[in-house]
This record gives sequence, C-alpha cells and structure tokens, in this order.
Amino acid sequence: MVKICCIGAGYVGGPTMAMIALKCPEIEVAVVDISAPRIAAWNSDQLPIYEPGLDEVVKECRDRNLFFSTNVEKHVAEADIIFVSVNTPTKTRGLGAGKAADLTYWESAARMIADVAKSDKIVVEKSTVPVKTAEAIEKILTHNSNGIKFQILSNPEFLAEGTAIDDLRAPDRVLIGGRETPEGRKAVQALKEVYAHWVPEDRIITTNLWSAELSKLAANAFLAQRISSINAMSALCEATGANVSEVAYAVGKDSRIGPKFLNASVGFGGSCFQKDILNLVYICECNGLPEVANYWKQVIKINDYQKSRFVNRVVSSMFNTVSGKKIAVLGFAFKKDTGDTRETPAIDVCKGLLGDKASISIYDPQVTEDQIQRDLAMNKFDWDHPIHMQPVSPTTVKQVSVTWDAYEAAKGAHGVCILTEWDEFKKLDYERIYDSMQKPAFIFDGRNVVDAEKLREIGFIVYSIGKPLDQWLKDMPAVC
Ligand SMILES: NC(=O)C1=CN([C@@H]2O[C@H](COP(=O)(O)OP(=O)(O)OC[C@H]3O[C@@H](n4cnc5c(N)ncnc54)[C@H](O)[C@@H]3O)[C@@H](O)[C@H]2O)C=CC1
Ligand SMILES: O=C(O)[C@H]1O[C@H](OP(=O)(O)OP(=O)(O)OC[C@H]2O[C@@H](n3ccc(=O)[nH]c3=O)[C@H](O)[C@@H]2O)[C@H](O)[C@@H](O)[C@@H]1O
Repeated sequence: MVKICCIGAGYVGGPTMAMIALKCPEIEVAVVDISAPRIAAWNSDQLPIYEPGLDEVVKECRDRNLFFSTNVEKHVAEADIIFVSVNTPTKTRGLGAGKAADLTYWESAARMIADVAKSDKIVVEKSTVPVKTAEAIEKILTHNSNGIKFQILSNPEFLAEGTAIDDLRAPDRVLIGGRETPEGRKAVQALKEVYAHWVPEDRIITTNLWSAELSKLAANAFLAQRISSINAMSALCEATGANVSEVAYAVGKDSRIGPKFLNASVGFGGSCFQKDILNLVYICECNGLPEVANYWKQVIKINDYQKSRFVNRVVSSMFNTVSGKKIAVLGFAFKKDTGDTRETPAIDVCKGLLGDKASISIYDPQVTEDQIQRDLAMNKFDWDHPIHMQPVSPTTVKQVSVTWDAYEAAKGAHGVCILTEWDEFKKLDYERIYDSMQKPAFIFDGRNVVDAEKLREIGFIVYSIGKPLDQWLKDMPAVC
C-alpha cells in the first residue's frame, strides 16, 4: 500500500489530502502538524477551517484511509510520498524583510525528514515557494541523508478558499515539476498516478522544477493583477460617471480577456496574493531585474490605494470626520464562504477608521470576536506564522465591538461598510436597518452586493465602488 504523509494540516494540507484519500481508497494518507489543537479539531466534529463540502469528504475517509496526527516523525518515516504544506510567510526581519519568503518552517520540515527517513522518499513542495527552492531543499536532504535517496517535486496548489472542494474535485490543471533525469521522471510518474485516479490525463501538466515553482507565483500575480486593473478602473469610473460593472462586462466579453476575476472591490485579500507578489518582486530584484520588480509592485500599490481610497470616501462623506461615530462593518473575512481573515482588506479599512477615532461594530457570520481582536492588534505579517508562534494574548482594541447579528451591528450607527460579499447581506431588511440608524444614514458597499437604487429609495446615501456617485458624495471634498 502506498503511504502518503502531508506535513502541515492547514487550509491546503487538510482539504487536498482529504480529496486524495477520498479518490484513492487504497492509499493511506496521514496529515501531520505541530499544532495539537489543530489536529484535535481535524479529528473532531468541528473542523479547524470552514470550507463548503469539506465536512462530508472528511467524514467519509477519516479513520478509513485518512488520519490526522501530531506524531510527525512516525508518519514521515513510514511514508513513500511526503507533501510539505507548511507556512511560507513574508520575512519580517533581516535580509529581504517585508518581501522575501520566510522558509524557516520549510527548512525545519526538510531537516526533520532527513533525520527520520529510513527509506527512499519523494518529497513534494505543496507550499508556494520561491523559484529554486527545490535546489535548497535538495541540498538539505542530501547533505543529511545517510545514503537515502530523495526526489524533490514541485506540485503547487491552485485551490481557492471557499471553493476548495470543487477546485480539488475538478481542477483546471494539476502541475507537477521534477528533475529531468530517469529518477526524476519516475517520481513525477508516481505522483501523476495518484492524481490520475480522478483528474483527466490532459489536465496533468508536467514541467521542469523551476517552471512549476515559477508558474504558481505567476498565476497568483496574474490573478491579482486583474483585480488591481479593474480596481484602478473603478476609481476612474467614479471620476467620470462610468459604471465599473458595465465596463467589466463589456471588457470581459472579449474572449481573449474573459469575464472572470473582474469584480471591483475594496481590495483583494487572502493569505497569498500579496505575499506571493512580494516574493516575486524580491526574486526579480535579486536577479537584477528592477523594472520587472517595479511592474509587479504596482499591483500591490493599487491594492493599497483602493483600501485607503475606500476609507477616505467614508470619512470625507461623513463631514470629514468619523471621530466618535459608530460605523458598522458587515463582513470581516477576506471573501465569502470562508472564516479566513488573513490579509483581509477589512483589517486595513478598520484600522483606517480607528485611526480617525471611529467606534466600530463588526459582524461576520464566520469570524469570531477573538480572531477579529487578534487581527486588529497584530503586527503586519505576524498572522501568517503557525499559531503557536503568534502573540499569546494581543491587547484588545477598545473602540471595537463584535456582534453576532447584522442588525445589532447597525443599530445606532452613522454608517455601514460592507467589506465581504456574504450572500446574506443581499437579503437583509434594509428598511429595518435604516430605521435603527442615525441620519443621514450611509452605506458604503465595498463589494457591490446591494441594490443601491433600492437603498436610495429607502433614504440611504449610498457609495458603491466604481459606480456613479450620489450627489451628496459629489459635493464632498475630492478623495485622493
Ligand atoms: N490558503 C490557500 O488557499 C493556499 C495556500 N497555498 C500555500 O500553501 C502553504 C500553506 O498554506 P495554508 O495551508 O493556507 O497555511 P496554514 O497556516 O493554514 O497551514 C500551515 C500549517 O503548517 C503547520 N506547520 C508549520 N511548520 C510545521 C512543521 N515544521 N511541522 C509540522 N507542521 C508545521 C502549521 O502549524 C499550520 O497548521 C503556503 O505556502 C501557501 O502559500 C497555496 C494555495 C492556496
Ligand atoms: O495561492 C493561493 O492562496 C490561492 O490564491 C487565490 O485564492 P484565494 O486567495 O483563496 O481566493 P480568491 O478567490 O482568489 O480571492 C482573493 C481575493 O481577491 C478578491 N477578488 C477576487 C475576484 C475578483 O474579481 N475581485 C476581487 O476583489 C477576493 O474577494 C479576495 O479578497 C487564487 O484564486 C488561487 O488559485 C490560489 O491557489
């Protein structure tokens, strides 16, 4: 029986291994992690991450051929194929701080593999890593190998949170990079056979190691670039009276451009886009390509601009101050259908409003008060380290309250900011919300989810990203 072990039971390791276990009943899959609470949650009815459809898959395979364990060394020693899906956060100090990927967790996993391995292994990079990481990993493994042979493969993951199970069940492609040697090709074939259980062969792409590593960074950069492109257009739409949804539709109808990923927003978030582009920028700089680095840096700059532009709109619309005013924030996760808040634009928007002394009341159907307080108190990039490396009890931010109900959040508020596109925000009783708010009552829709015209009929002053502005907003000072 083939044995697979995955180091890292997070948003990627958990769902990807659950899908492999589901589709390959004859393969034994162990997912291991240094975080005991995370493993305990994977073994309970309350999984550590919220992902539609995940519960069913885990329930079907757990304790059949899918196991979650903290006994990292045992499962690594027994495995034929080891996936490494640990954190690769942005470095916070030292060389490359604020840009380069921090490979501490990867390196410690590689050293542990070398220490405990007693048979030949295929080691698979599942984490997103800088191009050429496989070379460094190979060095760590072979220098400590005691004669055991390792083949390193790059098999980056393309799933998106909120749709992870569908993405894994029917991926656009599976990418496997390996060494162009007989042993390398054999290892690629072995991993290909795992995916071939359910992925059509023409969707399994094989490349050299460096192409696979770089393709992952390139794919995320291209996706983020589309969002920054439409967000840049949204600012111009507001200035000219064009409507960003109409522009996106017209542009996306060109089959060379395509309709997806053209939703203007308050900015992209999530654990990866910013981190991976910063990493790409760093790699370009290290390779003497400052022009290329600057090109990609601009994607992040526009994203930061979009978030601060939103905050400026809120403040300037409300007579240039939100000091002492209650602002309801609907949605804190970085997108709908996930409880993940890593790098969510809501953090920057809330911090911006708090900087102007607002008092904020937040509601998100999947994010806990503890998580929100941690996010607002934590330093940039700290969030992407394993939980045990994060500050134990960051101070709570006093002007922030968290409710479990959108109506409660909006009660007595001067303004409502919609920061995540949860479906339920489309169906709220906005008459009831309007009646409970201070007047004039404002809605700032950072996701274009509400029907602005209907809300205007109720009496709200509405701002929607990239849409023609209310007269009220036009009369306010220009937003830079
Ligand atoms: N979140 C996402 O949607 C996607 C993430 N990725 C990449 O996958 C990698 C993992 O991301 P996530 O799963 O989101 O992170 P995560 O933070 O949810 O999970 C990583 C896990 O690794 C564990 N870990 C760290 N060092 C360890 C060690 N030495 N031994 C055992 N366990 C260890 C941590 O405790 C944590 O539970 C990152 O490189 C990320 O860029 C790629 C595609 C999608
Ligand atoms: O490497 C990763 O981590 C993953 O990053 C993204 O997935 P994810 O971050 O989970 O979610 P997305 O759906 O890409 O959304 C990212 C952010 O962009 C925003 N977004 C997305 C699409 C859009 O049109 N407009 C927009 O503002 C979302 O609201 C969200 O804040 C990629 O889509 C995945 O392919 C990739 O595997």
